[in-house]
Amino acid sequence: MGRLLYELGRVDEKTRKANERASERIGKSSFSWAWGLDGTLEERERGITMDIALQTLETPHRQITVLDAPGHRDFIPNMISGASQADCALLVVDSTTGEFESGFQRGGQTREHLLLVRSLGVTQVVVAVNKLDQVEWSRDRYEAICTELRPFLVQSGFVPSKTSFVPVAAMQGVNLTNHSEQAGAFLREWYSGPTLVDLLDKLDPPIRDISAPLRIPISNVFKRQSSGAAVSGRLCGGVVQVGETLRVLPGDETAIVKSIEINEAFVSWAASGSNVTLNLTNIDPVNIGIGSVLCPITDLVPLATSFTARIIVFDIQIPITAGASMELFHHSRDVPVTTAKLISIFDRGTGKLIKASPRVLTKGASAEVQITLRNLQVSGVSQVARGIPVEPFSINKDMGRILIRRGGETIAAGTSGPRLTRR
Ligand SMILES: Nc1nc2c(ncn2[C@@H]2O[C@H](COP(=O)(O)OP(=O)(O)OP(=O)(O)O)[C@@H](O)[C@H]2O)c(=O)[nH]1
Repeated sequence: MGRLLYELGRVDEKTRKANERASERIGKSSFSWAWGLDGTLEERERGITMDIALQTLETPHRQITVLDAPGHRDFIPNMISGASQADCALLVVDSTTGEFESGFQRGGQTREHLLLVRSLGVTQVVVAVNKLDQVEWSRDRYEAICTELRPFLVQSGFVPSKTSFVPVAAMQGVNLTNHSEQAGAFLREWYSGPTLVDLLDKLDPPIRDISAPLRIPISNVFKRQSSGAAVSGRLCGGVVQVGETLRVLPGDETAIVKSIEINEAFVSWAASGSNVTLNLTNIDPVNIGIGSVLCPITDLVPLATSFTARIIVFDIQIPITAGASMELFHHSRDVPVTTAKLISIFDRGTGKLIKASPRVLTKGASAEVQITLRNLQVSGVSQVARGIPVEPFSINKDMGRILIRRGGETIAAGTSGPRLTRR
């Protein structure tokens, strides 16, 4: 991503040189491009992305917001927070011998990331097969990787016409923006297809529902020097305007939108799909949390402590049982839950009931379940779970997608059903 931003003129020469020198000083020169996005000291020292880095870039016909997500399994919750704001995925796979294989084996991150983005509503994916310089620009290796990935993409729910592949060597900038670089001579011997930017430029623009009620799930909260708070997130539905009063849910607070920023520029309004930073007044930042949702005071998002959901069970070894404890991920929020009731198993294709009240759910099952928030134990005292802002999928797709994890592994994904209840 760092090299691509540079090729597109989004990183200036001075910053590039500074990153090159500073990364060399701590013996991490191979990560100097990544420093364009990995800004924290810990990310730079460890050479990995930990949090979402937001950048923008322009191709001839598209304005793209890039949410650079961590690839390491320890930071999957941050990856989920980023992926839940995404319309399209750019999957970068390492073509080096052994590296592609370890990402693609059972439990590997290539598999998990593809399943997660698809479950969160992403339908288009560009696969960049990277580091071809490390495999002697081998066409056979490139094609073998594409051949392995294609059936998995289909299995994960991606349609072949919305999936594309491109060979690259990102460090040298080969096949990112043009065909003319010297280092790309070996690739040009067998490849004359589109560059990465050509493919990004052809992504279908998403359809935005600006007539839907405003919902802004918050992915970050900052305290400002001046009064009030700043929050960032992506609008999933509706329009927000400067001066508007918004409700913060869960909670009883309201806030006034003092200003709106998109890509560091102030605007007077923003519509569904935009990533915004809102400066809010009339509110104490302690009353806003990551995962809170902003909505109009006249059209509140419902809060639920229990709801039905339709889920697909991933490739798990230990079945899901009624009453089992797990973690629910919804936008940037994760909460402890139980699968309080296993209602039914049904056929994904036809929707026909296969089994009512099953005892367990095993890999590949499509099921309807009742999910209930667990009460938390804080210093030995049980705290009753507050409802979370979740909407039936049939009403707002972006507000109705959930992921379920257990022991650091994503075990199911799904959509919330029409029955929401609150204690
Ligand atoms: N030889 C070679 N090395 C590359 C290429 N692209 C990236 N690398 C190296 O691969 C390593 C990882 O690069 P990153 O950009 O940090 O990879 P990432 O996928 O963003 O990793 P996370 O931050 O953990 O998500 C760095 O040492 C890069 O220099 C390439 O085309 N060729």
